Amino acid sequence: MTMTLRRADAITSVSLDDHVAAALSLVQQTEVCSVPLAEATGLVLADDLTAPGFLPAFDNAAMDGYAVHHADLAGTGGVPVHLPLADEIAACSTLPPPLRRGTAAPIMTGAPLPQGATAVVPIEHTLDTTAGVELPVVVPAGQHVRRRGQEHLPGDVLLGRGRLLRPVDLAVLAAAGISTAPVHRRPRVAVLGTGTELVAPGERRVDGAVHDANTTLLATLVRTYGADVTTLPPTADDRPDVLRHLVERAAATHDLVVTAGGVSAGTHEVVRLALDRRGSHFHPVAISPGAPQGLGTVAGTPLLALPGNPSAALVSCAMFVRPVVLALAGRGAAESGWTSVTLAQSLDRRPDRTRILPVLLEERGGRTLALECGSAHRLESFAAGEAIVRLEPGDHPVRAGSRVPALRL
Ligand SMILES: Nc1nc2c(c(=O)[nH]1)N[C@H]1C(S)=C(S)[C@@H](COP(=O)(O)OP(=O)(O)OC[C@H]3O[C@@H](n4cnc5c(N)ncnc54)[C@H](O)[C@@H]3O)O[C@H]1N2
Ligand code: MOO
Repeated sequence: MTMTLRRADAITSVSLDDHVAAALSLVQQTEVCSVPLAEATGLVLADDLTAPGFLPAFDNAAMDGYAVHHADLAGTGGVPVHLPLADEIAACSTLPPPLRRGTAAPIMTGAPLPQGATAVVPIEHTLDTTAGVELPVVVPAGQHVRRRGQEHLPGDVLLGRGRLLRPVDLAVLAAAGISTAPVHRRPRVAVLGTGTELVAPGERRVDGAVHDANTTLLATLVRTYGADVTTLPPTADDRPDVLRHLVERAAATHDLVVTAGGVSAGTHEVVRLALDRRGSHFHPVAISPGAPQGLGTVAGTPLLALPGNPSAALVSCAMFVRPVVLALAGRGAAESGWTSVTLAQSLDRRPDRTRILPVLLEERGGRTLALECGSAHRLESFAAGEAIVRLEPGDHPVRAGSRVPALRL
């Protein structure tokens, strides 16, 4: 008996989450290196960093004014006190002489508090007199004094391993006297478009040709994930040999190679022809848009082969390239960037695949509402929106008011 099988029946698609897991299984975090603070924003700390000393390193004035012993101002029956002046203390790198009881030392913000002083009186609460300075009657001990070690003590953990370094974190390290940070090296990603029809933006387009949107799209998007990106010139559809050579060369010097186009079911699928069953495999993933995908390694370097339709390339980049780049950089799953939003309208699902849709976000009544903003097969819909939402496979629409995962683009 002869059995006919429609080709589509022979190809089982992989779930979105399984494809992400397979991609992540190829990843090893980049090695640890020490970088100057100025270059560490957006990198992940590879070790706990502890304070080498006290901060502040010495007691100092929190206000411009007068350093006093608080007890010298008390017990005058409500009459303001007049004290003679001691030498002025400015912020400098030497310690001032001790304060003699019964005197007030003019002091500047940040200057070391002289030994024997217990408080600082702000200048605007004082009056100059011929004999010195008139001071208020009651000043609590410790007023406007920043105590040694009140921010941190030697050995305190300043920042924990795994932290994504932000400018404020780097300032914390600088304030503690630390000049470099041990981080996972910024991942290096090579991006390569494909298609004989492609011409560069700015170049004259002849009939049948298409301006290359994916190289710009993928390079700029992947940079926002914190990677250094190299773009390679698009490869023609009839040159799998050239593509293989380019990908192998890129794999030797990058942590990830991303291609776009040439993965579906035609006869000129250059990426597929060059790489299928040479460390990579190609299959549909249960996602729309972005179903045709390839995945594997080239000389040990992970490769993600995305579909060529620009909206499918965009969705694939957000769903697959992004987690891989974050994992390479040592960033934990907790920082996935996905949040939950409320649907402002009912949205149809697909029974067999996850739908990814561009949406507008609107803050209303303490909730973030998601509003559909056009077809997911048009790049411009994503430009009109601010985020994508993920609708799991199902037979019935997801109702208005339901919460769904969203990722800002
Ligand atoms: N028989 C089937 N055909 C197709 C299937 C399928 O399952 N069976 N899947 C469709 C889906 S879904 C997509 S997405 C595309 C993906 O195809 P490829 O990855 O092979 O991409 P290409 O054929 O190279 O290009 C598709 C489309 O995108 C344009 N393109 C490609 N690169 C760029 C670029 N850099 N800038 C702008 N536009 C680009 C290209 O000109 C084509 O129009 O396959 C479907 N077909
Ligand atoms: O992935 Mo493709 O769904 O046609 O754009």
